[in-house]
Amino acid sequence: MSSSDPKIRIGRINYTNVWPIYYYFPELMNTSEIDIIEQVPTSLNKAMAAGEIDMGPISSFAYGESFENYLLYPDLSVSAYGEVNSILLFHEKPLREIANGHILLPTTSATSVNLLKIILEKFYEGKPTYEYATPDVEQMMAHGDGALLIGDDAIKESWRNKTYMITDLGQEWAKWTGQWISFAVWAIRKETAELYPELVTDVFNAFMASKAKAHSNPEEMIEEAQASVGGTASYWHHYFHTLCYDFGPEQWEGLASYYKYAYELGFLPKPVNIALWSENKVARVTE
Ligand SMILES: C=C(O[C@@H]1C=C(C(=O)O)C=C[C@H]1O)C(=O)O
Repeated sequence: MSSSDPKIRIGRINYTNVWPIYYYFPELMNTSEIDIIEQVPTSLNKAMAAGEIDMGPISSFAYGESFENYLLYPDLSVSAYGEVNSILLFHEKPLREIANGHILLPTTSATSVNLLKIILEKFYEGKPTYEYATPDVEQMMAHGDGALLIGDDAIKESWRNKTYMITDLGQEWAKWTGQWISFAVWAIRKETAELYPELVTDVFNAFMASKAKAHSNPEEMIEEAQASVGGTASYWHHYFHTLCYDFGPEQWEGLASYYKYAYELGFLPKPVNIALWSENKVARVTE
């Protein structure tokens, strides 16, 4: 990097779900110090792991895979207690009947793919087969018993759908565990936190301020969501209101359960510690 290059490369999920955290972010930051890279979650997960992006949202499952390299911002996540509305399984028969079937998975997701595996294999005691596919329900259902979609793909399909049963994985997780689930967490590569402590603090403050402003004043953001994705204002009010962008004790507890199941089932190679960033001091949440 030359001295005129931005100091920090920040990821951004290219779904509407993260808008509240980014909507006012550019006007609250010195943008010459940052570069924003917008991709689907699995691409961000890879770029963060490779050190091509320094911080930003990743699948919480991807944090579990590489947690030694990251710290997590407190108070930032994409979480839900119950319905999430954009992590949806489309299927024809009840879950119990497809738990040993063939399931089509989106290439864009890591958290929700493993969440679905936990639900089918641990809770329904099934052993389905899986196949990755591009997120198109008709094509997916042509050779499977269930099709998982996430993000705006799931939202748009839920508006179109007249054929299939829809299971919201946030609701399904809460039904079996009574807990929260965090789909995305905001990770910082440890060397970035060490090299640029002030900038990392400024970025955190700007994200938090954007989140607060978008929460108290969502109208402009909602108009833009309608113009770019579609849907009604009341849909987006409900969507942004139902998603939770906090990351506190209730979310840590839910995520710790998710990691425990993922480890028990062999999806993660070792138990996961949730380590939070705090003005460059590390606070451990789980051991
Ligand atoms: C709520 C959502 O959470 C997402 C799900 C992710 C995953 O499954 O890996 C990653 C990031 C989040 O954007 C969504 O995509 O709608």
